[in-house]
Amino acid sequence: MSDLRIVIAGAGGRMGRTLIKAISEAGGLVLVGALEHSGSAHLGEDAGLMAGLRADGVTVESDVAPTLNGADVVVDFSSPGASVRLAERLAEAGIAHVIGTTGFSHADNAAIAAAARRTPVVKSGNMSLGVNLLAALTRRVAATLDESFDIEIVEMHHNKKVDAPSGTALLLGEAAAQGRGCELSTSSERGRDGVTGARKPGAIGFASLRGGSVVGEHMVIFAGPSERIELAHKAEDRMIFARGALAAARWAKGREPGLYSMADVLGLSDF
Ligand SMILES: NC(=O)C1=CN([C@@H]2O[C@H](COP(=O)(O)OP(=O)(O)OC[C@H]3O[C@@H](n4cnc5c(N)ncnc54)[C@H](OP(=O)(O)O)[C@@H]3O)[C@@H](O)[C@H]2O)C=CC1
Ligand SMILES: O=C(O)C1=N[C@H](C(=O)O)C[C@H](O)C1
Repeated sequence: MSDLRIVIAGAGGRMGRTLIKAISEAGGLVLVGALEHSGSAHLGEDAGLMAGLRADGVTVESDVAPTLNGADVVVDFSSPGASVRLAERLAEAGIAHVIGTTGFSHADNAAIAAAARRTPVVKSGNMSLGVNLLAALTRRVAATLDESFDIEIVEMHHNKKVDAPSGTALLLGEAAAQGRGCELSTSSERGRDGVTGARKPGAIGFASLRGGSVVGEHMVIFAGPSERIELAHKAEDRMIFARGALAAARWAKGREPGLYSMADVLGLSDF
């Protein structure tokens, strides 16, 4: 069988470089393109050298059309605007899209869902096995407990992260809301400050910490009368996200158009 031909979008970033390394370590995958924005300092660099490996002959480009030529899947950890534009291009070209980018607006999510009617898209705020298992557990615990247990989601990330709450925190919030049978959009409580009044019964709260080089830590707290359950995940290396994204790329090739999640890829949808 021929190798899966992968383009990385956001190639010069923390995740882009980790993905280039992960592809070089995996079997059956080949890097055929590396995309960055037109002002990037990485343009013209060899992607392998940029990732701290040997030269691989793939040059970092900003021109999307020629880079997509012959690609099977684009694995995209860039920025919300870039991912939405790329989703539209990939829908036209019928190329599968794996989206790890976070920080999307409602309008961005709608545009990606529209693109997914024409090509397979796997989108997740967290590509790791551990976090997706945590989401499945969160849904089950939330379905078991009643509103006397307050749900709070706490996350911590490195000091370069630009969006909050993290995509993972929102994914966990959606899982909690599904389990409880409510809508996250009307239940979430974010950014408490000042005299906020007592906690609203049934709210799902979010708190974001930023500092140092923390890769990503998430905790879902179910705080009840006189007892508390805490479910947590700590990412120690970005390689867990990269390996998950590459598993999604293998899974996506040849699928029917649709918007898929990592739960679909990992077979956790009915967990
Ligand atoms: N789903 C998951 O499992 C994970 C998701 N993420 C998410 O992935 C995204 C990237 O994270 P990270 O790698 O840490 O961030 P970085 O800022 O290190 O990387 C993003 C890269 O994308 C580049 N970029 C910006 N605009 C474009 C564009 N138009 N075309 C191509 N490239 C572009 C940036 O360039 P420049 O720096 O010059 O702006 C940068 O090189 C974030 O949204 C993050 O939250 C991260 C880890 C795991
Ligand atoms: O920006 C990051 O670094 C990460 N972003 C994702 C998120 O927003 O949840 C996933 C991971 O936690 C790292």
